[in-house]
Amino acid sequence: METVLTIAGSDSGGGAGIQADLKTFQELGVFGTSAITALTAQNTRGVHGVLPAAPEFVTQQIDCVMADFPVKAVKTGMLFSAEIIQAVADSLKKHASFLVVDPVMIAKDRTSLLQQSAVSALITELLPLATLVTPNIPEAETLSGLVIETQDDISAAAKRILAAGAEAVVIKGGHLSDKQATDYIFTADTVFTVSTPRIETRHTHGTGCTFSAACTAFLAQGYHLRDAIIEAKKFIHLAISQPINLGSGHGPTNHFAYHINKGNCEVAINDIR
Ligand SMILES: Nc1ncnc2c1ncn2[C@@H]1O[C@H](COP(=O)(O)OP(=O)(O)OP(=O)(O)O)[C@@H](O)[C@H]1O
Ligand SMILES: Cc1ncc(CO)c(N)n1
Repeated sequence: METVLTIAGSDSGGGAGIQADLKTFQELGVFGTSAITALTAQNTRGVHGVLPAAPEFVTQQIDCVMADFPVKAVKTGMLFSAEIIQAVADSLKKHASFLVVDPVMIAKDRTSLLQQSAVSALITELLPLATLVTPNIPEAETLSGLVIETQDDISAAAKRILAAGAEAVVIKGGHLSDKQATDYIFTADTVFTVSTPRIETRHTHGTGCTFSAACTAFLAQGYHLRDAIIEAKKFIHLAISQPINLGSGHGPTNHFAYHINKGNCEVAINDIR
């Protein structure tokens, strides 16, 4: 069994963060380990408190896991501060594993999960180490410094993110209002999109965490990047389409759905380059 590591914040509500990552890893048959960057007091209605960990303690967690497990792939989520990002980058530089960076910035209730002063550290310290970066539209705007309104803007933003050193970027279309939920994937020499029908639902808490955790699990199991992204898209589509009816706010997705449906889900793929 392959080992993966998530470096992220804890969501007491269980739908996002470390909890979403570990549930996704378990469902996809990889052994999940974790380094917790911050505790959040959180439910489906919002984030009520944030308690960051000391950067040295984040380092200690990562180094302990790395010293004892052959970690194939690492995922980062909520990193909160420039100091924690620096600690994570310093530890990860010592290890050759796939790295999926989910550049978590704000929660659905708009609580900040990344300090404004940490954005440049994310770009200069972590993106150069990334196999894949998975921003939503507002995160892609912050990382690229561009306003995104058109498909050309998405391409221009992706170019800037790749120029920062990431091998590949998925700009997720969850925040757009098309009939399809379309994600745009860019590498140095390819561009393609993956789409599934957009579902009208309030159950979208932790969609980004779950999608990037699924990408991480598939990469660890030897899937090529393209196939890892397509399978992760199936995982998140099924998780959103068959929600567990819990919480009165943005409810959690269903991490069991992919397994129960044996990954049965149509993803439309459009090769652009
Ligand atoms: N209503 C929806 N129906 C179908 N797919 C969706 C829907 N909303 C999001 N998705 C898909 O879920 C994945 C995550 O995208 P999204 O843009 O929601 O991430 P996010 O904003 O980072 O999530 P979060 O910050 O809440 O964890 C993408 O593949 C996106 O296309
Ligand atoms: C801990 C944590 N990480 C990420 C997100 C974004 O979904 C969240 N709401 N909480």
